[in-house]
Amino acid sequence: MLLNIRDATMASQVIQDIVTRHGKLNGLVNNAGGQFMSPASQLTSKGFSTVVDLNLNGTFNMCKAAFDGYMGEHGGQIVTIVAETRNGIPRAMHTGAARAGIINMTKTLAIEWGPYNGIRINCVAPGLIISSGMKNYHETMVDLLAHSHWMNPTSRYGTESEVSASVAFLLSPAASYINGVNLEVDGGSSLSKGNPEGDELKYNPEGSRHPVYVGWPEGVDNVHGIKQVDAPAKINELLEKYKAIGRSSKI
Ligand SMILES: CCC/C=C/C(=O)SCCNC(=O)CCNC(=O)[C@H](O)C(C)(C)COP(=O)([O-])OP(=O)([O-])OC[C@H]1O[C@@H](n2cnc3c(N)ncnc32)[C@H](O)[C@@H]1OP(=O)([O-])[O-]
Ligand SMILES: NC(=O)C1=CN([C@@H]2O[C@H](COP(=O)(O)OP(=O)(O)OC[C@H]3O[C@@H](n4cnc5c(N)ncnc54)[C@H](OP(=O)(O)O)[C@@H]3O)[C@@H](O)[C@H]2O)C=CC1
Repeated sequence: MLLNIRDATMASQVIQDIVTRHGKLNGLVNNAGGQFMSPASQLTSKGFSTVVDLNLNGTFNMCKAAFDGYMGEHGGQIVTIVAETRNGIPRAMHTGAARAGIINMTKTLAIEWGPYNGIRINCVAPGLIISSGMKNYHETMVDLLAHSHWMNPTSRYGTESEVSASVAFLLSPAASYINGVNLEVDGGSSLSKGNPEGDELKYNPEGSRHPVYVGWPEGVDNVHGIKQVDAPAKINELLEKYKAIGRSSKI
């Protein structure tokens, strides 16, 4: 099915098609989104609107279509992928504003839609993730990302599996009393301040000590099941490095 989430009519049509084909719609994951990088001083009104339209309006279109097409009557779970925005997003103010809008929209919808047969709606906010998204970046940006990956309290980036696992949890009955939250999946980067120095306060350029999870959907018995990601080679090299931590971890 072809879907442009910016188009409300198309969003409704896709939801209707799913309900017709499967007879139900248990969950909705709003993962589509993105932006281009630009300092705010160089951002045009059209560029700002484009990114807000994709992320904020697009997410609204999908939530509303799911509500009207099935969940308003039958309930269901919604999870939206946003981005870690705690301290703004320099060079991506448009997406930061849109994602913050989604987080607040989610809180309101949790209150308004909770009573409708048990709708739950939450957000997952990834920090920097080794993902297919990184192939959208310019080579110089990829180089920078590959060199600075340790500047995080866990001294590494996250994986698609680690984000997916959070989404699966929020969709599941195990999260049945969690409604309207924004779950940050960022290794603690949103809490950190610059590049801290000194005992107990230093990032670790030599490498992470946090075993990585890249097993989805194979699960815990095969935590290194995913061979590589649809991302530039330098980014996949990081993934290999992270897998080795798990194998050699002294912790
Ligand atoms: C950041 C936190 C970490 C997050 C990581 C990830 O998300 S990883 C995932 C990463 N994955 C993704 O991000 C994937 C999703 N991204 C996308 O689909 C697209 O990049 C888009 C939605 C941002 C724009 O798509 P579109 O086809 O709708 O737009 P269009 O091409 O027709 O342009 C419309 C207007 O936008 C402006 N403008 C556009 N580009 C630039 C620029 N480089 N420079 C400056 N301005 C730019 C310009 O004003 C243009 O109008 P003009 O001047 O041409 O008349
Ligand atoms: N990777 C990271 O570090 C981070 C990612 N995120 C967010 O996570 C989500 C997944 O990103 P990621 O996998 O990394 O990157 P990708 O660029 O690989 O994924 C973005 C997806 O959005 C889809 N999409 C874009 N515009 C539309 C549209 N108008 N209608 C329908 N689908 C659309 C794309 O579809 P198509 O391929 O067909 O164009 C693509 O599948 C995004 O919302 C991203 O912003 C947030 C924080 C960090």
